[in-house]
Amino acid sequence: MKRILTIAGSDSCGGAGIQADLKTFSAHGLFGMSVITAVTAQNTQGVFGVQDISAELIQKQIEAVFDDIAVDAVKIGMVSITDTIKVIAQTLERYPVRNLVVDPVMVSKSGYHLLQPEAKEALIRYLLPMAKVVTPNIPEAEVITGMKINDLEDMKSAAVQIYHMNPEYVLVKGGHLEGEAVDLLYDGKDFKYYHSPRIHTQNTHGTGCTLSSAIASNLAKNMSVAEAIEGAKAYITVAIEQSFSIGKGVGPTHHFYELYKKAGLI
Ligand SMILES: Nc1ncnc2c1ncn2[C@@H]1O[C@H](COP(=O)(O)OP(=O)(O)O)[C@@H](O)[C@H]1O
Ligand SMILES: Cc1ncc(COP(=O)(O)OP(=O)(O)O)c(N)n1
Repeated sequence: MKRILTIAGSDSCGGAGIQADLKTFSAHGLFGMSVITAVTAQNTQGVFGVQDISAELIQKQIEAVFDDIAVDAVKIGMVSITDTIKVIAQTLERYPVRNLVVDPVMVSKSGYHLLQPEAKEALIRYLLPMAKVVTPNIPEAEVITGMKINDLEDMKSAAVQIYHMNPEYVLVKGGHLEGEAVDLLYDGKDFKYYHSPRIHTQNTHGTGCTLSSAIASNLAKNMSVAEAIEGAKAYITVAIEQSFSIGKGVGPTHHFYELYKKAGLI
């Protein structure tokens, strides 16, 4: 069985972060592992507190996994502060990571800063050059590039700028624009578009975490980057279509819908 690691923050309500990542890995038939960078107190209405894990313990978690287990892909999510970013980069450098997806998580949909603004430079300097695929949403691409993004042409310019920060591929996600949900992939030469109809629901908590984990899952299965994103886009579209309300705010996507349906459970 393929093994996949998420390095990310914990979301107590289970819709985003480590919890969404592990559900996505399971739904793809992979063995999921986790290195926790921060613990958030979070629900469908907001984020109410964050405790960062020490750099020493993050390093030990990464070493514990890699010293024992062959890892087929890694996804990095919430990294919170500069020390966390540095220790992840320094520690991963000692291990061969073939398939690294970096989701540059910055601000939650509820407006909480999951990346301290002063840590942006470290994320750009240390993590982007290690990434096979980096997956900014529109607000993240705006912060990384310093430009305003209003349409697909702006997404293209942002993708080119981010590509020059040295990841292998850039996927700018279009979930925050209006109309069709269009994501744009750039490999330094060509642009490729991934379209889906916009689903009208408020339950989109954890969509970015889920998409990046699905991409990493497909890379672990030896798919090409273009195929991995195509599969992940199909996965997130069904997961959003089948999303549901569990609290008073923004509910989670549904990770096991296809599996439950096949098993006749729903
Ligand atoms: N309402 C929606 N309908 C269909 N797809 C969506 C919708 N919102 C987001 N997506 C898709 O979900 C994925 C995550 O995108 P996005 O919401 O932009 O990221 P994030 O969760 O990081 O803000 C992308 O593939 C995007 O196109
Ligand atoms: C612990 C944790 N990590 C990441 C996020 C952000 O997840 P995302 O998929 O971008 O979803 P929203 O916060 O935008 O709903 C998070 N909330 N918590």
